[in-house]
Amino acid sequence: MDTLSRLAQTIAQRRAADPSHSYVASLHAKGLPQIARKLGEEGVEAAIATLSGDDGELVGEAADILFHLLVALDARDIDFAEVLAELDRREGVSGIDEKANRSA
Ligand SMILES: N=c1c2ncn([C@@H]3O[C@H](COP(=O)(O)OP(=O)(O)OP(=O)(O)O)[C@@H](O)[C@H]3O)c2ncn1[C@@H]1O[C@H](COP(=O)(O)O)[C@@H](O)[C@H]1O
Repeated sequence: MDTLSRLAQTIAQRRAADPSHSYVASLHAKGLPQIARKLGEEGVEAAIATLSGDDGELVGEAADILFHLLVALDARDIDFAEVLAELDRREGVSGIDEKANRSA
């Protein structure tokens, strides 16, 4: 199993843990709006690091956003495998064709 799929499993398991011992559980205890807020924050930080950060900073921000995205998917009961399947589906479709399909 790849790293992200393993992390998604860990996140699902930690959801019910004690919030004082688990960051994932502490996010859940604060609720979906806080999970969405953290995801947005990490997205902005990753965008800033893309423009002005060094390589190490962008790597760290990329890890943060992937982690918080997995927490958000789990909070909405969306299996990470569904996202991978969507990416697989898009793999054979040209980006331009895909864009035209979406706006049709
Ligand atoms: N990959 C991560 C991971 N990446 C980032 N973070 C946490 O995400 C937070 C990042 O938020 P910020 O940088 O904004 O820091 P902060 O100010 O402390 O955060 P807030 O108080 O604002 O929420 C930090 O507290 C990091 O520790 C993570 N916490 C956990 N994991 C993984 O999730 C697993 C389960 O974690 P627990 O739920 O803690 O057991 C762990 O084994 C890890 O593999």
